[in-house]
Amino acid sequence: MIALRNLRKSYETAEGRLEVLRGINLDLGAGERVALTGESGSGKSTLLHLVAGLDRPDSGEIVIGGRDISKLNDRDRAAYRRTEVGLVFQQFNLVPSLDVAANIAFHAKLAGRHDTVWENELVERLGIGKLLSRFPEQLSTGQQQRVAIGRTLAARPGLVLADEPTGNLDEANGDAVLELMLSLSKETGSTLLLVTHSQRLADRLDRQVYLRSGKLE
Ligand SMILES: Nc1ncnc2c1ncn2[C@@H]1O[C@H](COP(=O)(O)OP(=O)(O)OP(=O)(O)O)[C@@H](O)[C@H]1O
Repeated sequence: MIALRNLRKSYETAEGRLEVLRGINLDLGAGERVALTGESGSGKSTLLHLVAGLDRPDSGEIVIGGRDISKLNDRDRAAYRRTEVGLVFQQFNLVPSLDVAANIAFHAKLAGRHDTVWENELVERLGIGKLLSRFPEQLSTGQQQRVAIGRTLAARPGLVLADEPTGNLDEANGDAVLELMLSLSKETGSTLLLVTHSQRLADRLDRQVYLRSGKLE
């Protein structure tokens, strides 16, 4: 379903050209859940941003659903981001002016998949039913994380990209939230690529890949 082929990405920095990704190859089957690990600064977020269509590679292919999304024009890339991919990043990017209920429905509406039954179930399973009329600034970090996960899964994206989704939580809460995310994404059949520093969390997924010196091991 997803094929990354010889992806390369470098940045211009004050010290010169920094080659972060030096030929990434990866296949993800539909519904597969893969952990992406690697040292700090190894390029995990860079790779996720490319697959999310937030940035373009220098070269290589990102084939998703039969098309290379790195070659799409701006309009088609926006449509890809709106309808096919869901992001759960450390900065939760909840919409500050919308309450929790509206945040949960936001991407699902954009994707044309607003489904109140599914949204209600997510809310219940994530334990955020009492928070629906609160605004993001009135929530704890863990609560915001749950809302962010709910908002992403509400849209039933084919692909979920998660960057340290439980990085701001203590171990017990992080485990609980991750567990929920895994079972909910399984129910939606979403393919999952999850960046984590935690070997313990990585062990819970179907497969692990390790990013070192710009390549996957
Ligand atoms: N926009 C940018 N311009 C220049 N250098 C960048 C840019 N974004 C990232 N980098 C550099 O690219 C390298 C990879 O960064 P990236 O954030 O992808 O790593 P990471 O593996 O996600 O790190 P962490 O685990 O610490 O979040 C780092 O050396 C970083 O400083």
